[in-house]
Amino acid sequence: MSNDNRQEAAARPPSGSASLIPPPDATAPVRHPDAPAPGELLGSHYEHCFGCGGLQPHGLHLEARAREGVRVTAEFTVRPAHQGAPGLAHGGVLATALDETLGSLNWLLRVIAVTGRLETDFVRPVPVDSVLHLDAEVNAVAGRKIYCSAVGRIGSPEGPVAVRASALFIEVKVDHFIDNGRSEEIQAVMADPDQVRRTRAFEVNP
Ligand SMILES: CCCCCCCC(=O)SCCNC(=O)CCNC(=O)[C@H](O)C(C)(C)COP(=O)(O)OP(=O)(O)OC[C@H]1O[C@@H](n2cnc3c(N)ncnc32)[C@H](O)[C@@H]1OP(=O)(O)O
Repeated sequence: MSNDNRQEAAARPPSGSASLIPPPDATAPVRHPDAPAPGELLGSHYEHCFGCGGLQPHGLHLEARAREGVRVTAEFTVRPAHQGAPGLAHGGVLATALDETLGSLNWLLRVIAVTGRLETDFVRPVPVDSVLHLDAEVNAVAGRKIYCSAVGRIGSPEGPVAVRASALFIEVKVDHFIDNGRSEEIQAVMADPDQVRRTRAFEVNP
């Protein structure tokens, strides 16, 4: 793609499907009064999470920071383990970075939610060693449905747009994890004496 075409693609709004358009009765998202202050790091919700966990050697080690409103920013450094084509980030890994950043928004709402739908636009290739600067916000809420979007830029928060996503998260009860997760990991989390770590593993309001 030429530079001109890339700029045009970056300026285009994401081509979301109908199910990602909030219904007319959707409301603006409400930041929880106990949400971390703007500028504060959210920290990993679960040390084994592929997106943000410190115990995943090839994970993304994504660090998200609260911003004003229901918005977060995050940084992800593309490592050789994240390649698809030689020297370039794998598209699925980039989608994971978007998913993780979008998922961390729910911590500001203090709602437990999982990704129901994630649509991604890949606008330009992302080389290994690049830092992807992600910026995500909740756009609207309708019942259990949380509509959000994100953009990822290369090199700096003002850098060229590389990826964009629109997503629908669905609020769930903690039972979603307890009933469906492998019992080994669920039991290990439940046995953790650290109450904050135990609750954050499922992003439950401690
Ligand atoms: C702890 C935080 C971790 C963060 C990690 C990053 C985020 C993640 O990657 S989460 C992991 C990936 N996601 C998953 O595993 C989810 C798997 N899917 C499911 O468990 C279920 O399909 C689930 C919970 C999303 C929805 O099921 P259920 O609770 O029965 O709700 P359901 O009644 O089907 O749907 C509720 C509403 O959402 C809508 N909806 C559900 N899925 C979709 C979808 N894929 N697309 C569009 N709309 C959808 C339904 O149409 C329905 O709308 P309405 O209320 O208007 O009729």
